[in-house]
Amino acid sequence: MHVVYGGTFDPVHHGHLRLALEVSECLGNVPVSLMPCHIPPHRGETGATAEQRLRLLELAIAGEPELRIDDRELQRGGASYTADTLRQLRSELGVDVPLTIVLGTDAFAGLDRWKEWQQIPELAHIIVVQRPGIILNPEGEPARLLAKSAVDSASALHGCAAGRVLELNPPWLDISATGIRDRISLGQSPRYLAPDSVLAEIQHMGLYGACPAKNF
Ligand SMILES: Nc1ncnc2c1ncn2[C@@H]1O[C@H](COP(=O)(O)OP(=O)(O)OP(=O)(O)O)[C@@H](O)[C@H]1O
Ligand SMILES: O=C(O)c1ccc[n+]([C@@H]2O[C@H](COP(=O)([O-])O)[C@@H](O)[C@H]2O)c1
Repeated sequence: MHVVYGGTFDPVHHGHLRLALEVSECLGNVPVSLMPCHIPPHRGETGATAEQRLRLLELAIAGEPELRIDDRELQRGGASYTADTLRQLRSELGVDVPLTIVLGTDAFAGLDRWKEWQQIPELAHIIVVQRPGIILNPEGEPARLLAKSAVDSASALHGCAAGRVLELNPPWLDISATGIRDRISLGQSPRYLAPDSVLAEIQHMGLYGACPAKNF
């Protein structure tokens, strides 16, 4: 089983890290690769550069054996379209290895606006993590995909290479990268929302308006 969890990670926080561990455990302690995007489609400019976001991810996962980083979208450059990434991964893994992407319901709800979105379930399984307050439009394409492809156990994802959708409902930590960036720019403390190593590096690099001379 190969699992990738894509995101902008601007910056990575405890919500992302906790979810990555929950997914790993639920699939039988398989490695989960956090995959930062280069230019995120469908959103404005990032607060930190791709290299800075990658550095923060490296610090965040240090010492955690099941968490990895896949920097292929940064290497590829340009806008990071998931269908392109999955085609590349599929050609490396071969047709038989189960491949799974992880999305929050907020991201899944907009799946039908993604480039070549219909190819995504042909290339991979999808784990959809329920985000409180986000309800899928029952008439929309993502809800239809869920109705058609839903499975109710992680073991079903091990049984074939792609095409199944598993909804998970682990505790959702109410943390967002936007909230962290906003706090920092307002001079408020972001402590306990992301690992100390990540916050120290944000401060060191003066990201999001942080003052390198003043401790969070
Ligand atoms: N608190 C959280 N817990 C679990 N997953 C999350 C959390 N926040 C975001 N995610 C999921 O992580 C993936 C990447 O999210 P992203 O990097 O955009 O983080 P974010 O905190 O939502 O950022 P922003 O506030 O900048 O939109 C998405 O699939 C998103 O649903
Ligand atoms: O392929 C697309 O068209 C596409 C559109 C929007 C988002 N994505 C991917 O979805 C993941 C989460 O994106 P975001 O903006 O919530 O951080 C990230 O890996 C993006 O590259 C992909």
